[in-house]
Amino acid sequence: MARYAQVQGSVALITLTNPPVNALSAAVRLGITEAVTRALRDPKVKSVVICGENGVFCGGADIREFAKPMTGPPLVPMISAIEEGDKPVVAAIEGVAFGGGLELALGCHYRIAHSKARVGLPEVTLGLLPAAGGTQRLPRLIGLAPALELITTGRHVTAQEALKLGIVDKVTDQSAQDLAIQFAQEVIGQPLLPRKLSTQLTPCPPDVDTILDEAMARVKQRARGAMAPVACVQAVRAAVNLPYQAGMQKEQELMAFLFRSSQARALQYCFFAQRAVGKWSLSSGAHSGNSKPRPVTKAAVIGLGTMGRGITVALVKAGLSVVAVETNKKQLEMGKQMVSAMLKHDAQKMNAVPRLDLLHYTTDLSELKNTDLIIEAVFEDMALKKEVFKKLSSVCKPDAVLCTNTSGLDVDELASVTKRPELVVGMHFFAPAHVMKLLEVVRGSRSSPEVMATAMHLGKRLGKVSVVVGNCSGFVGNRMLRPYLDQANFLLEEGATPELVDGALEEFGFPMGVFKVSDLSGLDVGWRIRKEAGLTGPNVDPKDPLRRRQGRRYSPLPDLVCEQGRLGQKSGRGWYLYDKPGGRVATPDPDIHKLLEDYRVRHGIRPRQIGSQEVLERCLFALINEGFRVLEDGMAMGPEGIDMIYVFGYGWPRHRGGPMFYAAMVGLPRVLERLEYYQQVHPDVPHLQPSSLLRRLVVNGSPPLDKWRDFLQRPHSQL
Ligand SMILES: CCCCCCCCCCCCC[C@H](O)CC(=O)SCCNC(=O)CCNC(=O)[C@H](O)C(C)(C)COP(=O)(O)OP(=O)(O)OC[C@H]1O[C@@H](n2cnc3c(N)ncnc32)[C@H](O)[C@@H]1OP(=O)(O)O
Ligand SMILES: NC(=O)c1ccc[n+]([C@@H]2O[C@H](COP(=O)([O-])OP(=O)(O)OC[C@H]3O[C@@H](n4cnc5c(N)ncnc54)[C@H](O)[C@@H]3O)[C@@H](O)[C@H]2O)c1
Repeated sequence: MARYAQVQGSVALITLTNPPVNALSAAVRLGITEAVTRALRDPKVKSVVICGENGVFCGGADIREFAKPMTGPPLVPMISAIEEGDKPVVAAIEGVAFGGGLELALGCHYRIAHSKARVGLPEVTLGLLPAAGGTQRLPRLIGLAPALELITTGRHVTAQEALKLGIVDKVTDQSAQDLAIQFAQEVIGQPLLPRKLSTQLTPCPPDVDTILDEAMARVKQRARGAMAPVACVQAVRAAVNLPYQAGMQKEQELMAFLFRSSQARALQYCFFAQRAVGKWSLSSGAHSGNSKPRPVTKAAVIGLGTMGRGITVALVKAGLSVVAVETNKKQLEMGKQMVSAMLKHDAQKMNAVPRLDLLHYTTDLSELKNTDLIIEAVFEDMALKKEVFKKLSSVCKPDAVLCTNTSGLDVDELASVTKRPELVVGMHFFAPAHVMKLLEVVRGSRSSPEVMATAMHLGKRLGKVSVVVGNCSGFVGNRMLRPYLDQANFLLEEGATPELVDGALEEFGFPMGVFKVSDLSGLDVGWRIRKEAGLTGPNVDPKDPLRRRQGRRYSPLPDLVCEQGRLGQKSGRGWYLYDKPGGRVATPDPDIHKLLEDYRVRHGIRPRQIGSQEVLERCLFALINEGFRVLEDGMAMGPEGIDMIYVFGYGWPRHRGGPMFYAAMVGLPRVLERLEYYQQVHPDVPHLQPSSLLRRLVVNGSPPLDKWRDFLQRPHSQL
């Protein structure tokens, strides 16, 4: 796992050989330890170069090993042996030096990077800290403030920035390995002590305590309950206040605590789940490995509203040329101005030129003749969408892929009006579409493997985490959201306030509670949907009592709020009060409290004390229960897909792994028991009825997530 060679007479070249990212597995650590010992012992060797095979230095410790008992030589003494040796060691960094990979390089006496290389300490994103000396050596090398920033955020830096910060000594456009070998010969005989970071002091400005205290306050505020960033600050503080060995001791103690935590497990699960969802498969046997995407160079977007604009920006930023279509000149001009402004703003931030030249605007659908892929983003209205799809089917070239950004309408119904249902697929973006990382790729019953591959591949080009889902109402994300929203409304009826419910959810780690999010999105969106579904407004069945619809409990509270003209942030009033229309700071509103009190009196509801635990159990377990139903119905490939949808699309705290992972951590028997309890208390709420999959999993001893598929009663996937 590490190759040894002697080059240029006196240089030992040690190459890490563990594809694809040369992770520091037990075998690699053993290989490095043996190779370094050999080089230090061999009198013919005067200096050493460490590099990685296939243009990658090292992606860090082998994350898969964290779940297993530790074997092989530990990293810390391995790196110390390199630093303590009496021969200069040069790290030749190509590709990436991340985590333990950068820590290995920091143990070397010099670092040379290729201009395209990136370095960083992303351990915090895995719920850990750089525990092979990273928290002690990096501050000593580059100073307190920059080290704090890199370690607490996990941000990667380019070779150029690394050079500026002093992380690397040289950057080259040629082979980093060749330059390192030449450099290793040049430095023979030069004093090594100043290059041994463990012997140095951390350069500190006079206001060191303020910097550390501010960093701690900042990470606590941003972390939303995540522990690793806090531990990172504590470890870096030790690099300032303690001698190196004592600092290392502190680093190990903090790591031991994090290493065993459920947060680290959740974050490492997310790392692999994010990669797993890219490897999609369909029940037909088609999968990402055997389905070729169609080439897409020219795309079109129909409708330049909230979503269409963001989608257009995302496509242009990925280098595609885009035809943008609106109904009339006025709408078109408005859309154009917004898209141009968004692209300019973005380019300014990146110090780049906005690619406005890639755009063409029109109101004429016949101009789509040469586009490879079209994304429809018109109003959420089936009749209108069908009309658009019918036209697209006749004007676009026969092999053009037709996508819809519907939030939940039937993709098959849309496909049925075209002459190419196999080329129709859902691409469900999330607002703002150029920012949000999630894309649900909705498989219609006739969507071909090729079209799925095309949509998934396009998602990747746009930098999205794309998840294949089935064609059911609301798809996966919005379908699971309904029980969650219902429970939040029921809690208000029973005695809670919006701020109580939101407070519990924010304490759990959501960036915003459900009522704040609703205010942000606009309460009229849901109101319109409920009217169309006959849950409120003129289409309600007159036989239905006010708090019952279509055979189940219904809360008219959100409708009452809308009827008062309280549409959320845009009207300055919603579930909260804002300082002005469009204001963003939510304050609790006595009028809403009064509305809730009057409502309870009118309906004879005696309010009760509701605690955070009940809020979390009712909102989250109802959502999770629907997740089990999604799996049972074959609408998602597995729990990983559901979890990535919630982490990347709905603000589920990543350190809790997503709803299905969270359920497993809480314990499936506990989730089942609480659902059963709430179902007894609220028999008129069908979504509290525990799913049969959940029951089956519990009966079978609550197997781990990756075994859940084995317990599906109907193993036929809808995908
Ligand atoms: C009980 C008490 C014990 C107490 C103490 C225990 C102490 C333990 C001591 C440990 C010392 C700590 C050392 C160190 O500080 C810790 C670390 O280094 S953690 C790892 C840090 N590194 C990362 O986070 C990098 C992760 N990887 C990436 O960012 C990217 O993969 C990449 C390297 C930039 C490459 O990106 P891409 O080219 O896009 O490729 P993919 O991402 O698709 O990856 C390809 C393939 O490789 C797998 N993989 C990537 N990195 C790792 C890794 N570090 N370990 C294992 N596997 C890795 C990835 O999953 C893909 O495989 P697939 O999932 O598709 O099968
Ligand atoms: N807003 C969201 O958060 C969100 C999120 C995901 C998906 N969606 C879905 O995206 C779609 C668009 O939603 P939105 O919020 O952007 O709507 P929007 O009302 O902001 O914009 C719709 C745009 O479509 C244009 N349009 C209507 N008919 C057209 C036609 N025949 N040809 C060309 N343009 C036409 C309108 O002029 C308008 O500019 C809907 O299906 C919606 O459900 C919305």
